[in-house]
Parts: sequence; C-alpha cells; structure tokens
Amino acid sequence: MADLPGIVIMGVSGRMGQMLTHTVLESGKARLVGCVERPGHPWVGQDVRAAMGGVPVGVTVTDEPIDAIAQAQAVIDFSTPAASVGIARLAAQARAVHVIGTTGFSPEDLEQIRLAARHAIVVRAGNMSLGVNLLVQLTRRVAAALDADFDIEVIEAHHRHKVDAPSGTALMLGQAAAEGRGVALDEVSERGRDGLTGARARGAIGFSAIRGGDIVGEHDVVFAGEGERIVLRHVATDRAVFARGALKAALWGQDKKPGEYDMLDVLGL
Ligand SMILES: NC(=O)c1ccc[n+]([C@@H]2O[C@H](COP(=O)([O-])OP(=O)(O)OC[C@H]3O[C@@H](n4cnc5c(N)ncnc54)[C@H](O)[C@@H]3O)[C@@H](O)[C@H]2O)c1
Ligand SMILES: O=C(O)C1=N[C@H](C(=O)O)CCC1
Repeated sequence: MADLPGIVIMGVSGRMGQMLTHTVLESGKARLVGCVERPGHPWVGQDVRAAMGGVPVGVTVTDEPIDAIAQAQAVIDFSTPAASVGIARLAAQARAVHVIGTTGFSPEDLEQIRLAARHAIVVRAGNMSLGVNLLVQLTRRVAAALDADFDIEVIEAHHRHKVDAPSGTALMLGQAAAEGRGVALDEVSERGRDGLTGARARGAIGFSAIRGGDIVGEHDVVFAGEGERIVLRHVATDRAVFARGALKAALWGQDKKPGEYDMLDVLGL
C-alpha cells in the first residue's frame, strides 16, 4: 500500500473534488495523501470523508497546498484557473505529476502552465473521459474528409453552476475540427451570435452554449451541408467518467519525462 502513488486533490469540496476523492479511495491503485480547499472554506481542518458525511479516513483538508504536495507523487486539480496556475509552480518544484482538469484558462494562464511543464509532468485536458477524447479524433477525421460546403457548429450543454463558456470540451472539439480542415481556429471561430449578425461566413466554426439544471455535460459537433447533416454526439451522465480519466492520467504520468501531455497521450488515441 505504501508503494502506491500518493495523490493530492485540489478543490476537494467541489463537484469534481468529491467524485475524485471517492474514486481515489476506492481504486486500490493510489493513496489519498492530501486534500486542499481555498482559505476560509468550512471543510479546512476537517477529515475529508467526515466532511462528505462518511467514515473518517485520516486525511485532513488543508488550505496549505505546499505541505500536502511535498509528500505526493501527483496532484489532481479540478479547481479554478487562478488556483491551477499557482499549483503548477508548486507541483513542478515537488516533481509531482500535475493533472489539470480545470477549464476557462486565459492565454496568459496557459503560458504559465507551459513554463511549469519545462520541469514537470503536466497532463491537461478540458475533458478526461474516454468517450470525448475518441470524439475529438472522430471530429478531426470527419472535418478532414469534408470541405467548407459543410458548416461546422459545436453545441454544448452544462449545469447551471458552470462559469466558463464555451466549455473546455467544446474548445477541444473546435480545435480538432480546425486541425482536420487545416485552418487556425482563432481565425474562423464564431461565438455568441446575437442580433443582426449577417449570414454565416463560409468556413466558420460556430460555438453555442446552453446552461441549465444538473446537466453533467453534452456536446454535439454538427456538420451541416445542403440536404444532409452529420451529428457527432457525446453525453456524459456521471462525473465518474472524468474522475476515472484523471486518476488514469496521474498513474500514467509517473514514469514520463517533463512536458505537457493530454488525454490522447494517456489513452493512446
Ligand atoms: N476536464 C474535465 O474532464 C472536467 C470535468 C468536469 C469539470 N471540469 C472543470 O473542473 C473545474 C471544477 O469543476 P467543478 O464542477 O468541480 O467546480 P466546483 O466549483 O464545484 O469546484 C471547484 C472547487 O475548487 C475550490 N477552489 C477554489 N479556489 C481554490 C484554491 N485556491 N485552492 C483550493 N481549492 C480551491 C472551490 O472552493 C471549489 O470547491 C471547472 O473548471 C470545470 O470546468 C473539467
Ligand atoms: O461541469 C463542468 O464544468 C465540465 N467541464 C468540462 C468542460 O468545460 O468541458 C468538462 C465537462 C464538465
């Protein structure tokens, strides 16, 4: 048991933090050695599983990530962009694998993570599920097979609490479509249509977001042509798919060289 990789979970009280805690504790493949929440959070100082309403497991939630990460082989981090950028530096110093599921990063944040990955193993993906990463590859292939007579639209739906749009997954799918088509996403992306927008630009890749209720995560990539339409769809019904992927990434990263990886690397897709 002591040989199993020690895992720290960032943002432990969150929707994903709680799912990750359960997944790591039940896995038999890793040890839970630390849980981190933001300063002032009511869980700080409590046993993590007691805070979740269960039997204590001897891991106290802390707001001091340095101490927790110093004894870990990996940090699994589904928190906020600001927190994840800070943790990237600490994980690099501790030589711990940093698995980043957080979404909503600015280009400046991504540059900070890229710098940390010169010294650390970082696995970052806007979606850690097997199904979505397969959909990314299918999207790339379909986009490569069709020309701009087919309009590409990415439509996503998530729960009412989600704070970023388009979702990290939608951006992964848009990026894959752009790569398949041989264009730069920044140059063709169309977001947030409202009012007298004019006709759709040929070759655009459009994004639309729905927010409501408890939707876990749904993504459609639509290829709309004259007289026919292809729709590639993924529906997540359980956050466990993201948590399982994140734990797989943390274990996969243990023997890798420093660098920035994604779930396609982890899953060998
Ligand atoms: N990549 C994926 O597969 C995937 C899947 C689901 C969610 N996400 C992303 O993960 C992130 C979290 O999602 P969620 O639904 O769990 O959100 P959430 O708001 O429920 O949880 C985020 C947690 O982070 C904590 N936090 C904030 N600042 C912190 C800090 N400085 N130190 C420690 N903890 C801190 C918050 O208190 C909160 O508990 C979002 O960016 C979301 O888009 C990614
Ligand atoms: O619940 C969320 O938030 C999710 N975020 C990821 C995204 O932005 O794509 C993955 C799906 C769930």
